[in-house]
Amino acid sequence: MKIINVENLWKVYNKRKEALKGITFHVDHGEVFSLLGPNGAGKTTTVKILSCMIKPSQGKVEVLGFNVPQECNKIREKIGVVPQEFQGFSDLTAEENLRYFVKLYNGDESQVEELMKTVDLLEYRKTRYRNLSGGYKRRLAIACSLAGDPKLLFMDEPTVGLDPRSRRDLWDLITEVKRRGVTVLLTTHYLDEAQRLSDRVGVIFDGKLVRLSSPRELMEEFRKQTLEEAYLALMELLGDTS
Ligand SMILES: Nc1ncnc2c1ncn2[C@@H]1O[C@H](COP(=O)(O)OP(=O)(O)OP(=O)(O)O)[C@@H](O)[C@H]1O
Repeated sequence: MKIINVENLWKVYNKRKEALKGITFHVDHGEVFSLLGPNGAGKTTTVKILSCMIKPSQGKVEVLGFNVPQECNKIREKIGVVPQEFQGFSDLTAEENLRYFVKLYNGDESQVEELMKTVDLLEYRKTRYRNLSGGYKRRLAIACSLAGDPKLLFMDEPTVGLDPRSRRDLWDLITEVKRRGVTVLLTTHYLDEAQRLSDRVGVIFDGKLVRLSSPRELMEEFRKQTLEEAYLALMELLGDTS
């Protein structure tokens, strides 16, 4: 089943800036799908449209079988978003922050405990948000995004600024989320992360989707051992020197 279906999507900001120039792709149920591409390529714009934060200029966009933007109310109930700039309430504890989100989605109290367990935060449940480490703040953001049992999770550069150990712990957590049947759409600049986690990747360059394949296929195309090397070879082919 297609969880996301995008056909010929355009986004023009302020009637001038063409951020997306007709992209087409879909994401299947249960996939981890990563959007890759250099700064300014159009990844965040795509995610913002799919998560109903901004409207498409042209093209067909369906999320969980509903139309964007006409049926965004239904979509918002069923998706979770982990923004890069997640801000918890600094004086509330980890648990209190999570309870706030669970209540927002009319979930029952048992979900608080269960989600704390899922993201391995039980030990820090009584710690105030402002005293949590970066890695644990990110875990809390993921727990909050899972309130309401979303079918689809958007994660914008989930491991930025984290130390190597915390990054790997978050990879395990993302794998666990996938195991529970949640479809995940990631944006990331970390190619090792994309290689490890993604079933498929879409590479956006200058508002166009230039590759859509599994990490393995992209590595084979450029005869490289890692996705990072394959990606860099692709950028070179496209004339990107940044
Ligand atoms: N609100 C806006 N108004 C005008 N132009 C915008 C707006 N938001 C984004 N853009 C432009 O659209 C293009 C795509 O931006 P977008 O943020 O989607 O890229 P990105 O691939 O997510 O980049 P990054 O990796 O740096 O986050 C860029 O040229 C950006 O400057």
